[in-house]
Amino acid sequence: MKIGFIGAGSMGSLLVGAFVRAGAMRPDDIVVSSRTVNKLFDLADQYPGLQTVTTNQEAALGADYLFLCVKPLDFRTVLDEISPVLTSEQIVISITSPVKILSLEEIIPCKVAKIIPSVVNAVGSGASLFIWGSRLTAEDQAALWNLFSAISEPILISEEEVRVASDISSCGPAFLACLLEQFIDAAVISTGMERETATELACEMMLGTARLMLEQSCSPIELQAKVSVPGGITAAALEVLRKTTRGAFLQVLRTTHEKFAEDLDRVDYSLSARERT
Ligand SMILES: NC(=O)C1=CN([C@@H]2O[C@H](COP(=O)(O)OP(=O)(O)OC[C@H]3O[C@@H](n4cnc5c(N)ncnc54)[C@H](O)[C@@H]3O)[C@@H](O)[C@H]2O)C=CC1
Ligand SMILES: O=C(O)[C@@H]1CCC=N1
Repeated sequence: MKIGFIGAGSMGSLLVGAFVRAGAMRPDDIVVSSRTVNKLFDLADQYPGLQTVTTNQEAALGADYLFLCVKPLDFRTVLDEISPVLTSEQIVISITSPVKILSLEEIIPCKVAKIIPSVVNAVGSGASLFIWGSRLTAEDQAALWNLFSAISEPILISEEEVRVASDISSCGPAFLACLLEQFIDAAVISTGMERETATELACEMMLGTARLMLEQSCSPIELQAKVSVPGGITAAALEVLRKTTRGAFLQVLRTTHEKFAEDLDRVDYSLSARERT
């Protein structure tokens, strides 16, 4: 088994680490290339047996699975480099939303899957979003599903849903961390509580909130009702929170969707046949 990774940035390194720690991949099977060489050294140090290579072709050649963990506008360079060594039996996994499956299937002869991870997969948590390419067999799909089950909850989505699904699953940790940062800052500034204590309380609270919602099928509305004693403190504070945050996530999603539309155009252009000749 050979598993290639191209791009050892945040997500490439995170996926390697998560799969190895979960026992889903053996370092001896992994070959990584990346433009940033320091990150390759880090991976080689952390996972003895893992092979680092200096060209993307070496990572791609003969790989059973090949993970493309570069940014959308770097795809063209990478695909141009690796196309000559790719074959129809290989499975290429793209982890980025604006590169369409169809574009990849037009450019490379491989089987293709788009699988969008999340930083929280680093601790074996969160979802991974699956979009199947047309060439994958049922066995290929089962193997990929099984692989990602070791580090996440795989969820099948349509390509049309990829933006909003990634907004929640992949951007969401940053959005919630931003809100938590404000919550913690407020506690520290207004009461003098130790930041470390406030942070620990906030993390335990967030973990418990998610577990309660998942394990007891508790909706966000039900959860708010559970905590809000009629006429009590939470109900009064929730009024303030609702007023001050009303429409915030509509604006957040408008921003991600507008940026995504621009990215799609730029990526389509960079990958188009006219551009490639
Ligand atoms: N950061 C996140 O939470 C998530 C990121 N993604 C997607 O993952 C992709 C990578 O994101 P990050 O890892 O955060 O970015 P990053 O900037 O940390 O990593 C990208 C890596 O690609 C390497 N690279 C660039 N051009 C290359 C080339 N021609 N050949 C070989 N290596 C090359 C860079 O050296 C860098 O190490 C993006 O497309 C992003 O949309 C998907 C889900 C979540
Ligand atoms: O910020 C980004 O573009 C990527 C996509 C999903 C999470 N991070």
